[in-house]
Amino acid sequence: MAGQVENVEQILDKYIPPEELATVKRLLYGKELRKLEIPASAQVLAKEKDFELQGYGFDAKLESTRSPRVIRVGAIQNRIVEPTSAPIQEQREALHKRIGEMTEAAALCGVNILCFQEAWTMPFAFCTREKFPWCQFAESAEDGPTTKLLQGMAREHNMVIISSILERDELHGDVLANTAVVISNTGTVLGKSRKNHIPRTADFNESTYYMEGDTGHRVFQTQFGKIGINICYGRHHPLNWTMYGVNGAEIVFNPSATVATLSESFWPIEARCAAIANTYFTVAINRVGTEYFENEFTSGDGKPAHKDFGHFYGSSYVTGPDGSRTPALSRTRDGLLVTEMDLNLIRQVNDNWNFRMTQRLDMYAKEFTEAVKPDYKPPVVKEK
Ligand SMILES: NC(=O)NCCC(=O)O
Repeated sequence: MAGQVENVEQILDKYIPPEELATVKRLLYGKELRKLEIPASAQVLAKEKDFELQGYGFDAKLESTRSPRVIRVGAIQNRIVEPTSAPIQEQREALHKRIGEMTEAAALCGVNILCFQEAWTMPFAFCTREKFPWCQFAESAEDGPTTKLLQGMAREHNMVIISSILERDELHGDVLANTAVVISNTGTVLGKSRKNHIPRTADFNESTYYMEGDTGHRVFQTQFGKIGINICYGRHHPLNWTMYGVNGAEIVFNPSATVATLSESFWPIEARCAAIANTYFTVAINRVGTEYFENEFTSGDGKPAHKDFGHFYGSSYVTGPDGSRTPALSRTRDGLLVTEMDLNLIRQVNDNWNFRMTQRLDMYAKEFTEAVKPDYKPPVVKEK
């Protein structure tokens, strides 16, 4: 069964002969990353609260004219705590508690920017297409209970927090959106970024609940670097990644919720390719576990009615602008991945590869302007 494989790296470690392992890993994952020393207090907490804790470092060369810009980023993946039949408040509060514990560990590890998985305050109930009770999980991005809770944590730990929630925008027609709220380390809400691309595939019936986002490709200038948030399905759209780079993002987070049968072979490729193509760091985070719902649902794909979404496979990982990546977190367990990164690596890779200089945005802009016109004729050259 797919859910029984913990992660690919463990299998490599087990079966590749030791004398070939380093080369195999270099070919698959790029330059070997430094293992981060995790404080004993964080390790104890992770063991006690039963979550995986891993840490890696991306180093850059020492420059003569700039100081190193070393920061720590945390990525948290988790399963839901209560069954989906529990009262909404109880489900949310249990998740608040769980994330509180894991955030504590992130703080002990000196994390400066922390990101959770997509719609972390709830089960990924959009498969059901039921409006009730799930819409009740929606809350204000500016002053909902989750944002208020995280503002306190952000201040306490001097940490920027990226919180992906189901938003209810009371000021604008009470509509729902799939939104990442960025909370500054001062505790203020820096802003929000909505999901640009909404899936219409498999059981991802999200378009029943909310529309494509209207916030474009905002980049948030934080004390620890410039960040963008490309929510889940947006990772399949290379231009979506590109625009965060064009706007100056140094780290792009990809909070996700996706299942093994649909996307697992894409997962290690997409965020990693984006880091290479756009010369920035990417942080891909996926939830874990299997979530069951009371009523059966179908999605018009010929599959018999069912009550679960399938296995959310975790496997969160981070990639550097040079294409080197961390091993993945577990496919089945809650986990916190801590990465130390010197942001100076971005310019160093950019100077070396010149992808920004050679990307020909002007040519694409002209061609896209033509391609979206109703009378556009693609320049296909045929033999006469
Ligand atoms: N949450 C979400 O957008 N999932 C869609 C499936 C995928 O992109 O793998």
